[in-house]
Amino acid sequence: MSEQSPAAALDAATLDAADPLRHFRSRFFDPGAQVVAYLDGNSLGRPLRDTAAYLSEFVAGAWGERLIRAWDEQWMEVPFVVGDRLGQVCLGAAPGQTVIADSTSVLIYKLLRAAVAERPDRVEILMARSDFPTDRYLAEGVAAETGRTIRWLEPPLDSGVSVDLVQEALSDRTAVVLLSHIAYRSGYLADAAAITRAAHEAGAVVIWDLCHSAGALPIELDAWGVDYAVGCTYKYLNGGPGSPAFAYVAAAHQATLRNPLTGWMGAADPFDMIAPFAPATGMRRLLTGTPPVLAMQPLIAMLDLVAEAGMPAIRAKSIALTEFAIELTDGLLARLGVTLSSPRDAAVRGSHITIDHPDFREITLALWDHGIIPDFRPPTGIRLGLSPLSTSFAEVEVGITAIHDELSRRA
Ligand SMILES: Cc1ncc(COP(=O)(O)O)c(C=O)c1O
Ligand SMILES: Nc1c(O)cccc1C(=O)C[C@H](N)C(=O)O
Repeated sequence: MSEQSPAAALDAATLDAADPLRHFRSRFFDPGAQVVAYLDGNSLGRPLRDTAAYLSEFVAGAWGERLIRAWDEQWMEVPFVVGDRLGQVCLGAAPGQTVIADSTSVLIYKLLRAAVAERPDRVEILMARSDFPTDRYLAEGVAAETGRTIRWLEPPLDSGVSVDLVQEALSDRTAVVLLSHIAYRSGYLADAAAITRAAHEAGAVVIWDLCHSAGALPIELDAWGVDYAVGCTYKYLNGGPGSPAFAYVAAAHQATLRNPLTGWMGAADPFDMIAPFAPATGMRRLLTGTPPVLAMQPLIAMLDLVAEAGMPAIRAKSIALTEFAIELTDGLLARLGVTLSSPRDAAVRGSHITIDHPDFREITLALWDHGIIPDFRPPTGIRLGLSPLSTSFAEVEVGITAIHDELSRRA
């Protein structure tokens, strides 16, 4: 560190040495000197070291040798087999309720249309102004298509959607509540169980966006009574750029689920090809076109790693990493005008923090030039995404020290 600080009491080397998950870091691809500190695992997770071999086995084996026969032999089931595994390892979802498909954006559209259709007499979709843009844009589109309106919650920048905020806005007009479990900017962790309960008491259907929580902390969709959920697999699940998303539909909703994008892969018998469209039973009816089986392969290997580490240990490391980042921010950056825009209470915080300063747009570019990689989120935020299985405490220290040095140089 370039300067002594109160945070120096927590030494990165000591924390790394005591980290029970430290050996998992060697299971990830080593980018060499190109990357000094990777602090953006919540935008794009790192590849596993074995991913290249795994993909080449797939090319030589199932694809290369079995060719079209592999669809019948195994691929038709892959979205559901991998979905069930994800449900078991990360989501607290019993089998038969999770599928891997499409992108998060497309699945939000499908589930929002399906959920709105369940409440034909209700006119409002409840969501937060601070939600990720794709969620907002899609909800605005669905509202326009279906004659609904959006009721916007306005949580503070450094926080998120509390149970009270939701409860005040719920009414007999609310059709659907669509919220992020962890807010993409502040990292606020919503109380999904309590909000789901409150929404149900008001007669509304709930959809959770789990993009920033899947693989970062334990989730209990069945126990929380969630109706629908979606999320991506390229962040803490390290599925790779553009890896397909997942959707959860509670068993109770499946028989009546109406997929607005009816394609042949969601039909009862895709290879009938003559009968008019009739939806498949179960999660298959959420499919539209050919499942992206190739793009699911890295996720399969990562789920084994997550299962080996265990979600409780992953959450414990995540909390330790964000605590450390906040201590360093307080010790090194606060006096340079940096503010914390994330919760201080670990119980309501996910696996990233956002810090703000007017110079952060330019500083992020300078950091990237030096192999220190957080991301920038407007208007003035640097977001530090700390991926428990691949991020070290040393990386956090190097990153925050570099921000300190850049700010000091400019002061
Ligand atoms: C909360 C949230 N929802 C949705 C998305 C986007 O989903 P996709 O671009 O994979 O459709 C992201 C990140 O990109 C996100 O952070
Ligand atoms: N999906 C992304 C992409 O295709 C390019 C760059 C970043 C992303 C992200 O995932 C952004 C991320 N969801 C966020 O929370 O800001």
